[in-house]
Amino acid sequence: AEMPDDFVYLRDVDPSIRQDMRYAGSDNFTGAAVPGYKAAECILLREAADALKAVQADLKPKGLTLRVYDCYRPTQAVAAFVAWAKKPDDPDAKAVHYPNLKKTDLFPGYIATRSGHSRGATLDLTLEPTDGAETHPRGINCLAPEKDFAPDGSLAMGTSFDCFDVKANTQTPGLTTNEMENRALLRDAMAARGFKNYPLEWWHYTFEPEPYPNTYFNFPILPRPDGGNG
Ligand SMILES: C[C@@H](N)C(=O)N[C@H](C)C(=O)O
Ligand SMILES: [Zn+2]
Repeated sequence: AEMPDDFVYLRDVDPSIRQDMRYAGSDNFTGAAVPGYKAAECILLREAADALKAVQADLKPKGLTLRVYDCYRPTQAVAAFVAWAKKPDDPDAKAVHYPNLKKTDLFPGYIATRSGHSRGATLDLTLEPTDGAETHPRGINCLAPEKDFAPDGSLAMGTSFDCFDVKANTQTPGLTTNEMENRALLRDAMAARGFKNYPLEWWHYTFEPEPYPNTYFNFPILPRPDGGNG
C-alpha cells in the first residue's frame, strides 16, 4: 500500500520540528528497529501536521521547540509490538523502559493492540530548548532522576519517553513543581491547537476531531520521495 494523498511528511510542513524517530532504530523498548519503519520520518495526516506547525510557532517566542518520537505507526508495527510481548524479556530494554512491570502488564494501557497512531492523527512528543544541544544517550533508566532536563536534552517531565510506569501518567503524584509545569506547558500548547493528551502517557497526543476515527493504516514509512532525509 502507498501513502494516501492526505498524509504528509512533517519535514515538508515544518522542518524546524525536531525528529527523533525511535522506532526506526534500535533505541526503543523492543531493542530493534520496528517493522514498517523503513525511514526515520514523521508522517501525519495533513490536518494534524498543520496543527503541529501552529504549536511550534506558538512555542518559538518561548525559546522552545517540539521534539517528536513517533507519529503515524503502521499496523504491522503494532502487530510486531504484540509479538514482542510474547517473547522473553531483554533485561537491558526492561531496565530502561519498564523496570517495575511485566510485559503483559503493558497492554493495552501503555502499548495499544490497536493504536491511535495507525489512524494518522496521533503522535508522541516532548519539549526542548531551541538552543539546547541535541544529545542521544542510550541505556538510561527512564525513571532516573532528572534535574532541568532529561538525558536527551528535552525538558524534565519526570520520566523519559516510553517509560511504561505509573510515573508516566500525566497527573501522577510525586512530580516536582518543575516537572508538573513542563507537562502543563506541553499540554496547554497542544490543547490550544486541538490536541488531546492521553492520561496514561504524558507524551501521547491525538488531534481532534480525528479525520479517520475508524481507519487503521498499514502503508510502510518510506524515505521522502526526493531522497532527502534531513
Ligand atoms: C508505545 C507508546 N509509545 C504508545 O504510543 N502507547 C499508546 C498506548 C499506543 O500504543 O497507542
Ligand atoms: Zn503514543
